[in-house]
Amino acid sequence: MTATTVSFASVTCRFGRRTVVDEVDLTVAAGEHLALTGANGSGKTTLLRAALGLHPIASGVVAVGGVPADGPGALARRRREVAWMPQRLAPGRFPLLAGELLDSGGDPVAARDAAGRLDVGSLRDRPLDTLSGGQLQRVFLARALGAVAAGARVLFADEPTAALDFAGQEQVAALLAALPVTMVVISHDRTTTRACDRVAEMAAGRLRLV
Ligand SMILES: Nc1ncnc2c1ncn2[C@@H]1O[C@H](COP(=O)(O)OP(=O)(O)OP(=O)(O)O)[C@@H](O)[C@H]1O
Repeated sequence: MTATTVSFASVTCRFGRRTVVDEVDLTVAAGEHLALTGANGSGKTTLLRAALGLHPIASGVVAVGGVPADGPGALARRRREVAWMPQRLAPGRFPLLAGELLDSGGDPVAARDAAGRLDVGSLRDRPLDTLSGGQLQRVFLARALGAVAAGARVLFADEPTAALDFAGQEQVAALLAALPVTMVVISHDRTTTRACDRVAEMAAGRLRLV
């Protein structure tokens, strides 16, 4: 597995007529770990969701390895190439068991192994909506690690430590820091941001490097 670049060129996203991501330009080098910080509601999640085809891009382009995702086949490839650790369950989602989610992420054996290391291996038969916030984050992370084991060269993680206890924050920050992928991690947690190579901050849809 070799890491790859991710570039955002003049990316703008809207909810209705409201612009929530405003002409964002950003290049993340191959293997770089970038922390994305900024106020609540400043557009961080929308930016990453747009890169995965989960939110429409009004204008601009996101390229992975120099390749834009312009069509359904390219988007499917993008989702194999970029592991995604969301912040929470999508509302109204079909009620999955933790084990079903783990098995859906790429390499199920690696995901199960990661779930064991993250202390959620015994929760496979539990519906996801019965897990605590921290248990759910650990399951999402284990699934993302399964995707990395299956060949994803990029990881986007949305506040991966927000619901974790202190020991969990350190464990997950160390685990993320050791991953040989290109990473964008949305985080307000200093243990996680300090372990990154670079920090970028969003404010009202705009991005600046800090
Ligand atoms: N489904 C939605 N419908 C309408 N507006 C939305 C929706 N989801 C998000 N927004 C709005 O879009 C803007 C950007 O939200 P986004 O979730 O990208 O911010 P964020 O920086 O990730 O915030 P946080 O740090 O609180 O997670 C916010 O003003 C938010 O209220």
